[in-house]
Amino acid sequence: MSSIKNILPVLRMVWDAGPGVVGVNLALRLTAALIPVAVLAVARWIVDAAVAQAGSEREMTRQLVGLVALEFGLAALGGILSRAIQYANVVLAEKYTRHVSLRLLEHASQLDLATYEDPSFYDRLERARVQATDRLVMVEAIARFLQQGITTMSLCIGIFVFSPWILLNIIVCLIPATLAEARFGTQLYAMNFRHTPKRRELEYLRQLGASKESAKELKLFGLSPFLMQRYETLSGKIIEDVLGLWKRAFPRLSLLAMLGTLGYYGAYAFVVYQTAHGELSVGQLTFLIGAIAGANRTFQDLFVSAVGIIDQSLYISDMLAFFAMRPAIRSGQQALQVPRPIRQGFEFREVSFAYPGRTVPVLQSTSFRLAPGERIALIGENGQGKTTLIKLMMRLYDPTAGQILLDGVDLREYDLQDLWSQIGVVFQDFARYEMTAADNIAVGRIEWRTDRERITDASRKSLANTVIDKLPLGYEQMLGRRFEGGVDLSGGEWQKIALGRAYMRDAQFLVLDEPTAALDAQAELDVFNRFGELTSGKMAILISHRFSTVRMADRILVLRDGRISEEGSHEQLMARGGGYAAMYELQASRYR
Ligand SMILES: Nc1ncnc2c1ncn2[C@@H]1O[C@H](COP(=O)(O)OP(=O)(O)OP(=O)(O)O)[C@@H](O)[C@H]1O
Repeated sequence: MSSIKNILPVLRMVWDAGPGVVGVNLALRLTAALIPVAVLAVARWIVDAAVAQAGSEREMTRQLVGLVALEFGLAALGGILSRAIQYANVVLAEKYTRHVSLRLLEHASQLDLATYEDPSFYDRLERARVQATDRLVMVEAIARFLQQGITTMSLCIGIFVFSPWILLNIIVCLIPATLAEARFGTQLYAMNFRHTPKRRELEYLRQLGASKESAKELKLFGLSPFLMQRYETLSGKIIEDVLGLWKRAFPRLSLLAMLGTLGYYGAYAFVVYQTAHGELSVGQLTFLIGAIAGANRTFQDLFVSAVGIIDQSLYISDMLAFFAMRPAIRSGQQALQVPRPIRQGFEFREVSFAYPGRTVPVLQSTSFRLAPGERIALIGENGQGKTTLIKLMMRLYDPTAGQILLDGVDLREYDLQDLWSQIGVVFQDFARYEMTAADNIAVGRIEWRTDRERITDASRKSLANTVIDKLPLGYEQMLGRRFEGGVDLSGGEWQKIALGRAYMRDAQFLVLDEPTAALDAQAELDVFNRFGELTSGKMAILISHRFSTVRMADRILVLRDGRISEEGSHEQLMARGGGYAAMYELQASRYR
């Protein structure tokens, strides 16, 4: 029941999604709620009037004709109202889905990168996403509850006027079934909650089994049967759980539902008995039978809706929990703007870092400086922490110990958005946007999306123009295979496009993580011949395993066991004859 408190924030969200349509929906439902009792009341008058006239040879009185017409009018209005409610629901569902999805996207974008690496985050996100796309189940349940509540109330008043005992009898017989339904709803929720990781894995297997990225390997390695078997086992467990729960609950729920029906027929027999003894008119009998049947049904519906609301509010708690998540990495109260130009550059002061949930540090008391205009190459074996180091410089993570300074001020003091706006980056695992070629470059500085001159300029600098000029639709060509008319590119071609984004950014600090790994030898040379000019006056860090690339840097840092083990220009490091020289020799010897 404690989850009931979730209803208010959700109603707030629904209201924000479309106040107008919510108002219309409510007005329609309130009117529709009173139709059943009105229909029964008119039916009672009709029957009594018809019975009074029965046997006489007279024409139907005008009053009777009027009553029948009124009944017809009410029934017709009921039909129109229920259609209108459906229509209002569709509009509200669309608006609500859009509103929540946009909030979801906005909120997800503000969360820490570390959050994305936590599997429980994905479980929560998955549940929140289901809420966003489940289209208003909860809100519909509340609206229905209100409508049913008013209908039930009006019918109950009708019954109460004739006999409070009949009403009591119906209510008492329905309570056990209701409580049992509520308990069942909670058990169902708990089970679905437990299933989220499994369902996420099923979704992953479904995608893996039928995606462009994995199709080649699946065919060649003959992996489909393996994936299918895994899917079958996993979903088998879910089916088993679901069936087990239903099987256990079925006898209890059916028995208690029968008790409810018994209450209804007890009341039914009582009014028939009273009419037979002349204590009720035929019209009153008609009204009461209709009202008892109606109240019995709406009572049950009412409780089902109430259980639905409680049930949904449990699910909603996941969405609210997602929205309540706050990023740890954010701008301070009086955040500073990054100096333009940066005068002293970056300084790592005894920086240590371990990923959240890991005990082994990736960096340990690392110190170095990067001066304005300087280009540093970062090298080291796989997993030594090169990418981690640049993620710290971009404040995608904060150090576990030590400080990173920019112009002598801790990075945490700067406004995050402003800091990021000054960094141009090509990640090792850069994104391939299934959008046009122009947009793929423009994402580097999306505010300049319509500035074709800047886009072409950035693609010239990164050699992306050599790719784009060959595309049938040039800059307007849709890239990737997901959408109609899309053209896929080779790994190196995508890399040139990603490099274009970094130049589009026009930032003070450039970070290139394996920027030429997929480029052919000529393209790599061309890119780096330009790199010198394009980064002049800017700070740049580049990570590479290719020594041909690394040599171009002003200074080279060798990362080893979480520390900078060597530092200097190519010539200095070669002369030292340490680890760098050994690695260089190893690579060079393969070409001789
Ligand atoms: N998000 C993460 N969560 C936990 N551990 C991580 C994460 N990213 C990287 N690591 C670990 O941190 C270490 C350093 O990773 P990093 O990617 O910085 O290495 P790298 O030097 O860039 O390697 P490579 O040359 O293979 O790109 C590795 O042991 C890796 O397993």
